[in-house]
Amino acid sequence: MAGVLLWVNCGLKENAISLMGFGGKSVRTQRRFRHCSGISFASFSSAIVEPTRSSEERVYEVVLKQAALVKEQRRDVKKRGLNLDNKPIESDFTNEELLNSAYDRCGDVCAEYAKTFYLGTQLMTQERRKAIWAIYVWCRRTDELVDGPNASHITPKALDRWEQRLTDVFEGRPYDMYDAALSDTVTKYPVDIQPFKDMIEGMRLDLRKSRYNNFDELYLYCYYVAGTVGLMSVPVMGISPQTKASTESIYNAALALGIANQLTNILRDVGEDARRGRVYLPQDELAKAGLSDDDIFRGKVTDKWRNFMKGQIKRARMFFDEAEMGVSELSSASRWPVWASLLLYRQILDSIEANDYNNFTKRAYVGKAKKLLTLPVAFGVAFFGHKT
Ligand SMILES: CC(C)=CCC/C(C)=C/CC/C(C)=C/CC/C(C)=C/[C@@H]1[C@@H](COP(=O)(O)OP(=O)(O)O)[C@]1(C)CC/C=C(\C)CC/C=C(\C)CCC=C(C)C
Ligand SMILES: [Mn+2]
Repeated sequence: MAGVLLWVNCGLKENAISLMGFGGKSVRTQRRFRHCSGISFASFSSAIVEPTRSSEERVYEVVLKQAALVKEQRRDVKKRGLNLDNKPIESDFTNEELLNSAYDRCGDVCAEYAKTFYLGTQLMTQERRKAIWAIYVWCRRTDELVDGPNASHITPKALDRWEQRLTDVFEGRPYDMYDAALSDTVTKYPVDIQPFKDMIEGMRLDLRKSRYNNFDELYLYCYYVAGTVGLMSVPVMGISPQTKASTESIYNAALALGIANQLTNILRDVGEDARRGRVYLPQDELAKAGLSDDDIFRGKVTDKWRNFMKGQIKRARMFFDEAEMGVSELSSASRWPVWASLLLYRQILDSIEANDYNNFTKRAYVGKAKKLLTLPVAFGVAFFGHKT
């Protein structure tokens, strides 16, 4: 299976340009930015002092754009009287059988790589489930480019070609079966290309950067590689018709879940990443705690390290809390897998604590029994609104 995933068509045009989508316009939003240290000011000339937007503000612009797209589609659905759960919008793809087997193959990959998640998707409507699988496979393949066994051969040019291929997929020109499933998905649901492009940008960042000066830089990285997954998933998972929450706040929760997951991933993998010469933890916060890269390479659990880790875990939990508020606003059938993934990932933080913060040589994980127990708990929260 991995062999299939790792196949990347590198024979494409090489002129793809990375467009970040963060325009120069300054957008005023109602939102307070709680996780970063605040707005800094950069001086472009001695006469003009302009505010520099934080990563959180820049990412929020993408959130607003995605929310606007889904709102547009909901209005459209109302006008045309379509019910996405029962009758998906017809796509141009004609060969139904081929398409079904493309989706089945995406399901196989999902089942192989993420068993619990695959199980969680079983409660979703068939249409939504297939679409989530297609998105999952694209994300997994993208991640494999920089994280898989062939990662050392991946160059920025290869990522440019992957991005060109993405554009082709969105324009209805798939290269293989997995692409065909995604191509179909993006015609049926209001999924925008921007988060996909941004995930590729995250992979570019991973190729050229191995240190993060502060949380603002780390936040942007987390958005690229994981917050984007939240933004891609919401249009497919659907928003509850009964919701009173704003579309923006739901997208914001989805973004928060991606960020929380990635921060947790980083905290779990400190030792493993250090052995690859990577330190994702914010350098300024390390210094403030009296720590440096050398302490991480040495891998000794000290009180300084424990205190530092407590702060990092606290922040990751804040993002999980922010995400929780949005999950109940999703369409009912999508809530279970999202609750399951949230509760499972959050327990990794508990496990780091249980390991006495030794994330240098001990891998924090959620055991089978706890995993199994989490599924009915997630079910309870999803359908009865409380942890059973
Ligand atoms: C229901 C559900 C969880 C849907 C998401 C399905 C989906 C499309 C997942 C793609 C995940 C993926 C392969 C991302 C590529 C980049 C990556 C690997 C990110 C890391 C994931 C963890 O994977 P793993 O532990 O295997 O990491 P390693 O490669 O081993 O290092 C991430 C940490 C990111 C995962 C991010 C999410 C699953 C985002 C979840 C957010 C939502 C589903 C939105 C929910 C909506 C609301 C309103 C809260
Ligand atoms: Mn990875």
